[in-house]
Amino acid sequence: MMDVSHPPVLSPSNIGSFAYLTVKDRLPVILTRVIDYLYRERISLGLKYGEAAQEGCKEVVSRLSQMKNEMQTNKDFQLLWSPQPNNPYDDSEIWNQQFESYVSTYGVSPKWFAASWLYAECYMYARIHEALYLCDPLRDFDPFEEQKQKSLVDSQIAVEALTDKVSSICSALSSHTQDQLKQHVLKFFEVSLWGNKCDLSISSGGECCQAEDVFSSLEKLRSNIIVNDSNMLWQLLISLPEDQRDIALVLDNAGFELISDLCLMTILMEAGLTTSLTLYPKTRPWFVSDALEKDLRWTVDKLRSNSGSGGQIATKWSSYLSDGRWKICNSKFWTTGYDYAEMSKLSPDLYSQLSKASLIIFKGDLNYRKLTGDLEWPTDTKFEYALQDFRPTPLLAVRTAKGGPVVGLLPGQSKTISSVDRDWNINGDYGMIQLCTFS
Ligand SMILES: O=P(O)(O)OC[C@H]1O[C@](O)(CO)[C@@H](O)[C@@H]1O
Ligand SMILES: [Mn+2]
Repeated sequence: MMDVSHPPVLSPSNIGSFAYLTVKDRLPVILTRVIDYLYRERISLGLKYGEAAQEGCKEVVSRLSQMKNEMQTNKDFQLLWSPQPNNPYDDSEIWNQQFESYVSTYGVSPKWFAASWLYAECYMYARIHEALYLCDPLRDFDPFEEQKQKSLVDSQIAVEALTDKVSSICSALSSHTQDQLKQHVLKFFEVSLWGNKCDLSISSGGECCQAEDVFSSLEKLRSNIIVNDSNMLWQLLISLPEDQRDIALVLDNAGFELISDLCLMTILMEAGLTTSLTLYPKTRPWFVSDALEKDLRWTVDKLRSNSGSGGQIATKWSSYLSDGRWKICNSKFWTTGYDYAEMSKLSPDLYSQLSKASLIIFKGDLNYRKLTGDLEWPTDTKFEYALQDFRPTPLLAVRTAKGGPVVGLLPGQSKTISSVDRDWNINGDYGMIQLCTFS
């Protein structure tokens, strides 16, 4: 274990902090939306999943209302129902173990406003899933699916602009100089970065889409990239040996962000900078907009049915998936309440699988929180230091800052940014393309 002294963890016990406001205001709104949605749709869900689902909706509503009350009155967390025999991604044991270890460390049960922010927020999604899972006909129901699908449909113009661009770059690849290729690739990393600006949990499940062509704003947005390791990233990509160009992509949100990620990966594949890709989605409905395997497959199919560049590119994605150059790998570790410094202990198989990649790309704010332990690091802490015991292989974080820690800034940089924008670390307007090679 590295010798790392730890700052405190971000916590909702800190009244007025973003963590506090999330648990006090944002999470109850997300829960209320799920409750209202299930109650409103109970008849149509009954028609779709059978009569028992209609009654089931009422049970789920009652469980979720109970949880909302527990949250708002700062009650103890509960153990999760365990084991869940038909759930291949049953992680209730890990959740209950985290509960027990909290009790043995602090001598009391975790509570909504006393546990860490990361633990509390992740726990809410585990409980939403459990509430559905306990109702047989609704066990695989995703209450956020409609929103995720709508956010993609509403982003159609931006998606078309993106796929047109990918298609024109790919068809001219052989005529590009290395410098031109570099410019294209790095721009697509930026598109994937800004694709993360919008997620459905920051808007408490309200509407969120990418309405405009993001490509035309890249230049203007570049000064908002507060850590930009793009040049180092390019050096790393071009120096990979030909038989070791395997990328692991830890996905974040469905919708425009997912399309931007897959477009980036398409350029890397077509340019030969990547030869194989493993995609890691979530295994339960998560932080409203996070992509599950079925969202990923739906996205590919949906785009494939488009005429024009979108259809062509999604057809490429299907063939990558069917010939095995792209793999989808599910792991239950992503939806536990643990940060990534715990991965080698709690999920050694996942850790060793990730360690074999040439580069792991972590998308989004929550992944960044889990990479850095969600601790109150001073902003000029070295990224490698904040990763603590998580050192699998070179890794890249691509995230807009939406409340989690920010590390790797220059001394004084955060002060300068704050003087321009007080909310810079929560509003998603500032981004990071941050590499750690552990060298
Ligand atoms: O989809 P992302 O980028 O991981 O963001 C998830 C959101 O949830 C949070 O982690 C907490 O609500 C925010 O920090 C962030 O806005
Ligand atoms: Mn997300």
